[in-house]
Amino acid sequence: MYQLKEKEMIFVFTGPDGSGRKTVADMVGSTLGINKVLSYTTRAKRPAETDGQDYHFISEDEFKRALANDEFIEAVEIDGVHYGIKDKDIEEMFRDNDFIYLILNAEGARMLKQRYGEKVTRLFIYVDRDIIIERQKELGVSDEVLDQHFKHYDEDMAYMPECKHAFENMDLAHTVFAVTNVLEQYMSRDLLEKD
Ligand SMILES: Nc1nc2c(ncn2[C@@H]2O[C@H](COP(=O)(O)OP(=O)(O)O)[C@@H](O)[C@H]2O)c(=O)[nH]1
Ligand SMILES: Nc1ncnc2c1ncn2[C@@H]1O[C@H](COP(=O)(O)OP(=O)(O)O)[C@@H](O)[C@H]1O
Repeated sequence: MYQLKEKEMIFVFTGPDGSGRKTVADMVGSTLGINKVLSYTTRAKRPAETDGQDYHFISEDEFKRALANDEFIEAVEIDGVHYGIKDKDIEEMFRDNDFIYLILNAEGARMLKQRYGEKVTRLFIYVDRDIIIERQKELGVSDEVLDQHFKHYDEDMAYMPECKHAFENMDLAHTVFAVTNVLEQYMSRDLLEKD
C-alpha cells in the first residue's frame, strides 16, 4: 500500500448515485488543479463515456487477474459489476500533486478511510430522491439506469453522518463554490505550513 507523505491528502466524494458527485468533483478538481484517480470497472461503457476519462473499462478476466495480483487498494462488487482503485494509480497521481480526489460509494469511502485515516476527508454530496428523478428524466436516462440509482439511495444516505462535510447539491454553481472553499482551506493549511 502506498504510504502518504506528510502533506498529502485524499478527498473522497460520496453520496447517492445521480446526486451530482462526478459533476461537482470534476468541476472542483479542475478549478483547484487536483488530479482524479480513475476506477477500473467491468461495467459496459455507456455511449457518453470515454475509456480513460470516466473509467478504465476492463474485462472480468482482467479484473480477476488484477485482484489476484493484489493490485487494488479497494475493490467492490455492486449489482454484479466490479469496481476498484489501483494502488499504483494513487502513487502516480501523487507524483505531481499533494492532493487527489476519488468518487466512491459508501463501502469504498469507508475502506479508504480505514486505510488512510486522517489523510482522507469525505465529502458527501446529496439531493432529494425526487430531484434526482426529475434531473435524470430530463436527461432521458433509461428506466434501467434510474432503477439502478435508487436501489441504494437509502443505504447511501445513511452514510452521511460519517462524512466530515455534507453538501445539498441544489444549485450547481453554489455547490461547487461551497466545496471549493472547503477544499481550499485544507490546501492552504498545507501552504501555510510550507512558509
Ligand atoms: N467502492 C468503489 N465504488 C466505486 C468505484 N468506482 C465507482 N464507484 C461507485 O459505484 C457506483 C456505481 O457507479 P457507476 O456504474 O458509474 O454508476 P452511475 O452512478 O450510474 O454512473 C457509484 O456509487 C460510484 O461512485 C470504485 O472504484 N470503488
Ligand atoms: N446542481 C445540479 N443541478 C442540475 N443538474 C445537476 C446538478 N448537479 C449535477 N447535475 C446533473 O445530474 C446528472 C448526474 O450527475 P452525476 O455527476 O453524474 O452524478 P453522480 O456522479 O452522483 O452519479 C448529470 O447529468 C449532471 O449534469
